[in-house]
Amino acid sequence: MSGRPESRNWLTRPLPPSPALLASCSKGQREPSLPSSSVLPTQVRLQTQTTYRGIVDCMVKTYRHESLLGFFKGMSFPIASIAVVNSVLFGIYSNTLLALTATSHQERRAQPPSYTHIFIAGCTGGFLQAYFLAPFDLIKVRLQNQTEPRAKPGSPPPRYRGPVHCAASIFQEEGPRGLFRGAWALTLRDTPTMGIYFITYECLCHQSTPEGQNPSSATVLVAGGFAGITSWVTATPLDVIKSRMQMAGLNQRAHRGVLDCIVSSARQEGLGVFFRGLTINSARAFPVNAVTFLSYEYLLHLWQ
Ligand SMILES: C[N+](C)(C)CCCC[C@H](N)C(=O)O
Repeated sequence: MSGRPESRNWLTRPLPPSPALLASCSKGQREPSLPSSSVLPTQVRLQTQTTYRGIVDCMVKTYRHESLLGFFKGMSFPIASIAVVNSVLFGIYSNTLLALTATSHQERRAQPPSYTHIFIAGCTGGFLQAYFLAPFDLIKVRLQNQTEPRAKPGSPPPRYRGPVHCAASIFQEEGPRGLFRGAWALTLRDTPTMGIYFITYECLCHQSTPEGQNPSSATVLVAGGFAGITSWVTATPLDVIKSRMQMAGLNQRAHRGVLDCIVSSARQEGLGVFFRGLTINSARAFPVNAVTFLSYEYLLHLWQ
């Protein structure tokens, strides 16, 4: 065989034992200061690692150590997954609302659904989409927590070489259930906050649109932006917990469950830990969700 061991396909090559897995086996031992989600690497690192003093410090260190590329780590996967996850979310939300109110999207302007129905439909969407989102989100969090600079000659390669390698490694080391690590925390995060998301959107649209008319594009953009901010503000505490649980088993001690993670994080780092990444989450939420709702309304309009 001409192939050296290093050149064997990474899918078939046995992975070296992970120091993280070994660490997670030694119960009760806390990793010294390790690097706990949204799409941005800065936010994930602030939530899971204790080495940064704040957003600016995290950004400066990321830039120094990893150059501009550090800011785009783990981004290709969430971008590819946004279409899938949003179609599931908005599809379930619309259909649940249809089942609850028996009015189509167009009739809804004349006969607006009650806020209870909107909340239930949003929670249903949040609950079900969480299972589609879980593996994508896990891979994003793991990739964004890698702080190694891009391959330099002589330096050890990063643990995960990309999203597919990351998925395969998790599957190999932690089994198929490993891909759903943190899914319960994700469901807890998204079920009520997706209800809040849709209620904020519908409420703001309703208030700034004359009776029976469709909201203008500007209204949709602003209402969507604020819906994003409100839901992220309420989701951030559980977002921190979710990210920490997703990192557990890799380089942090394994938590016994969501409650254990909440209690130990608060004990070790104080209550402020639940608001890590709040500013960056909210700043990102406005444009992202303004565009999301504008696309949703535009597509509904186009197809009806
Ligand atoms: C419910 N929660 C706050 C988690 C998300 C709400 C907005 C979801 C949107 N795709 C985004 O990424 O901003």
